[in-house]
Amino acid sequence: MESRLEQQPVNYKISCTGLSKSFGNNNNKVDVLATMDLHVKENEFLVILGPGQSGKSTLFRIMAGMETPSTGTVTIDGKKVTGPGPEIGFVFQRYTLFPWKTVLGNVEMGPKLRGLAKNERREVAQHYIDLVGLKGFENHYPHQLSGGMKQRVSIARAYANNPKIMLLDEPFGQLDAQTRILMEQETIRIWEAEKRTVCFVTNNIEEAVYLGDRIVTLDGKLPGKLSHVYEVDLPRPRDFTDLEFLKLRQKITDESQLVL
Ligand SMILES: Nc1ncnc2c1ncn2[C@@H]1O[C@H](COP(=O)(O)OP(=O)(O)OP(=O)(O)O)[C@@H](O)[C@H]1O
Repeated sequence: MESRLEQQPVNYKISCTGLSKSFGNNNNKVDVLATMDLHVKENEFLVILGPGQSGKSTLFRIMAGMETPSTGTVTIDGKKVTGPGPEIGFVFQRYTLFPWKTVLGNVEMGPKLRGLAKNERREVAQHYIDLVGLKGFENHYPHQLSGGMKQRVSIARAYANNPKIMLLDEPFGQLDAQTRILMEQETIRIWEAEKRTVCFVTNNIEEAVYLGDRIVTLDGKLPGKLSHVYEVDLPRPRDFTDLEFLKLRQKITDESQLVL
């Protein structure tokens, strides 16, 4: 049987090479991603910043093997991605919890599907429930939780599958400003406790500067084209009012003015 992952030279955790995506046919073709090269290092926190409709989610779906690129390839650990797999944990903007399952039931779903024994999967689920700060809420149902708490469950659920890579697609877009800041702080705390390669999509410049080791911006005018790359050399925890933080935020704002 053909392997879902084909061996490629190993350099980066994730490598997107010559990636492009168009939908539709010749009469009605929509170019969503222009030819793109993007490489992500192991344990890096990469932020992809771009306006609505710039192809961010499409890029993520291709990285996760949920969508086939029109041209180019994605490799993980040097192996070509040809379909979805356990290497990747996904957290979406919309809450995707099972409403009929408790917090514990949602988080232990992945380990259960992987065939872990009951006591083992309980242990794994409890570890991540504790990590995201939901100790005591194990038996609550999604409708009993706030938006921020639901996204914590989504993050715990993704981590419980032990993926090497976490893709977070505007996970805090639906939260109020204060909860969002709290969740950004939590995201960094969790990432520092359990290092993973993280790719995080947002349209919020402040959020990008707070979170990223590196920020790549997508051009809003040309479909899905990488515009700028910023190495964020600010110590953590970052301070939204720090002068260097504000300078970088302004620089990205200025350079994105034409495209955001
Ligand atoms: N399956 C599809 N068929 C046709 N067009 C699609 C499909 N998926 C996405 N698109 C189009 O691709 C473009 C980019 O969508 P995408 O969701 O990737 O952008 P985005 O940057 O994540 O947007 P947002 O921030 O608004 O979620 C949109 O114009 C969208 O309509």
